[in-house]
Amino acid sequence: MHRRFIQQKRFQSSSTKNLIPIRTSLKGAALLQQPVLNKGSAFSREEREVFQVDGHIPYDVHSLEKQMVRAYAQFKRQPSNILKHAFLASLRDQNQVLFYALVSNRLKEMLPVLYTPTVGEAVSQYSDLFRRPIGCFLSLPTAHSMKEQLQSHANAAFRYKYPPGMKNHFLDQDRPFDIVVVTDSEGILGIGDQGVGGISISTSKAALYVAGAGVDPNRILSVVLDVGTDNHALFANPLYMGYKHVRTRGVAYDHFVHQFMMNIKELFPGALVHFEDFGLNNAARLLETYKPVLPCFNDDIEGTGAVALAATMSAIGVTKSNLADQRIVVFGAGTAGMGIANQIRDAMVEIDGLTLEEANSKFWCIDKDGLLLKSNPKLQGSQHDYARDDEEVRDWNREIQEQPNLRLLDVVKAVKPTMLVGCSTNARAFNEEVIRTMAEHVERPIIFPMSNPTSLVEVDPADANEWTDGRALIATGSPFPPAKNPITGKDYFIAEANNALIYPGLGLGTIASRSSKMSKGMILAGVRALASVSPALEDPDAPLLPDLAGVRKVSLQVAAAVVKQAMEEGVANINIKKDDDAIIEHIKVGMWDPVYRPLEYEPEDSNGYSSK
Ligand SMILES: NC(=O)c1ccc[n+]([C@@H]2O[C@H](COP(=O)([O-])OP(=O)(O)OC[C@H]3O[C@@H](n4cnc5c(N)ncnc54)[C@H](O)[C@@H]3O)[C@@H](O)[C@H]2O)c1
Ligand SMILES: O=C(O)C[C@H](O)C(=O)O
Ligand SMILES: [Mg+2]
Repeated sequence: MHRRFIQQKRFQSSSTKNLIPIRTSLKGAALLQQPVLNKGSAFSREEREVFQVDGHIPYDVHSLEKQMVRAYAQFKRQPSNILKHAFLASLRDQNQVLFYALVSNRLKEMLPVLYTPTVGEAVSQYSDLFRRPIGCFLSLPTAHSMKEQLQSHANAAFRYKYPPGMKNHFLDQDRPFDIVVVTDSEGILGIGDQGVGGISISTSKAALYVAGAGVDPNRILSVVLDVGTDNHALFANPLYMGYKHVRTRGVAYDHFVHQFMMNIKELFPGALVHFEDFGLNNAARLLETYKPVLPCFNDDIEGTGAVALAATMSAIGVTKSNLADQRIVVFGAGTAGMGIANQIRDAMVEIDGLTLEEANSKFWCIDKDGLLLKSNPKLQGSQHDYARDDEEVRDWNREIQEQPNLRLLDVVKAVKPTMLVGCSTNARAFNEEVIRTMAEHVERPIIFPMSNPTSLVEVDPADANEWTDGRALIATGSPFPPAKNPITGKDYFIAEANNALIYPGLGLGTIASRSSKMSKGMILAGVRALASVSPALEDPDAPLLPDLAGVRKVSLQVAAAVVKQAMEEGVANINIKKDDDAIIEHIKVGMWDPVYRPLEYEPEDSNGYSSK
């Protein structure tokens, strides 16, 4: 009765989309082994009979809620975070809906296990903990069949088959995947080259597209490009599962990446390529090369820049200043550091009307060899924009000039920054003297120690809070507990400025608009949307960003802003009204929710579940 009513509907709304039945010819054990369709104990009596599940599972029928209670209890029994992570990976392999329902319902607790910081351990211990491969492993020695390998993933991907005339998805296009998350594992978090284990950063980022933005998990492909590794510990491990060869560089590397990108363009036209944790020498270069060729995005450059800009906008709301008023020291002038500088610099131009040169002059960037100076022959890429005139530092005091390089403390003393950003992987580099010196000259120091995982943070927020008498406005890359304000005794909640707060929404907006690219304007629109929901807007003692646990709500706002901007720029490829409600409804209809949909038997289905 209910089903007939649904079948009669030709248009689905966001509230009815999950009632649309899925058709399949799989039965019995084969159905239970398909993680997308498997409901385990939640198969109804009727489904058990129709699909011959009776006999394969115990008698009692359990709801998704009850299944979550059991799965959560099992999760809690795992003795360490890395084993909890492994448990979640297995659950994802068995029952996709239950996995995402559990994670989405307890995002606050699950995120640090599924994602940063535990994902760092999962990556580095990949070969030891391996059970079953998830994702796509493209290895250099088998490059000759790369296209067939990708095609084989497309063939194996689950495709919903709906009753005739029904379609619930803006993503229901001809191409098999909407998002491809790819790493070459050279710069995983702050832990460097991790070889084939990098697949776990791709699968983890993919899981956050789902749990954090409702992207359909079956339309994301997670990839590792295994070109060898320079990590000696991996070579020494007899269980290492990747290509045991020194990391391939130069022309052969470029050729392999190019082959990959061209295959994606051909096989999955219009899909968004999300670059993750590429090494310093390749990240910006590849982004620049492929931006004009297909929709692509570098999470460490653009995602990190975006979340840091949103946190900065929130902070200057508290300090009642402008972006253009800031003096910003960036410590660690690599992929993320330069991404952040570029994003804030471009916003100074766009929002405050500064010239590019004026905006560049607001930054002092420090890398391994000290402050970046124009005379430094090793400057690369964006570093040139921010390198300071050697003249400038000649006036700095004698004590400074006696040292070969200008270090962080020297720069902080001379520049009196309003804002200090860490992307250096240099744990505890923001020491007491640095922080206290900074705090002498500015009422509300803005301090973003963004290195991950937790052990690499440039300063523990509790210390930064204490050394500034609770005046610091802090955001970190990994999750931290609240810090006590030493004066008022109140808890100060630390904003987690992890790109995970924004990349899911940016990606969702890009695919929901079927956009031909992810433009600067679309990213800035997403940043503004995120900044507009900052708790610090209402209360200056509140965190600078919304809690990462609320990312799904944030993603909808970010995605809506991205879609609107894409429509304004003429890069969107959808036919809806450019009004906020229509855009939100359009996105919601396409969002995947972790709920069991009714199943219908489809006898003539050729390969069990695919409509392709
Ligand atoms: N919060 C986030 O969302 C986020 C996003 C991306 C990266 N990160 C973190 O930022 C860190 C850097 O990542 P990346 O991708 O930019 O790496 P990267 O290798 O591209 O850049 C690191 C830079 O720091 C420099 N550096 C190393 N030691 C230094 C020292 N002692 N003093 C000054 N500079 C030093 C390196 O020379 C390099 O230029 C990592 O820990 C990563 O996890 C955080
Ligand atoms: O993965 C993260 O937690 C954020 C970021 O992409 C990083 O590389 O550190
Ligand atoms: Mg990263």
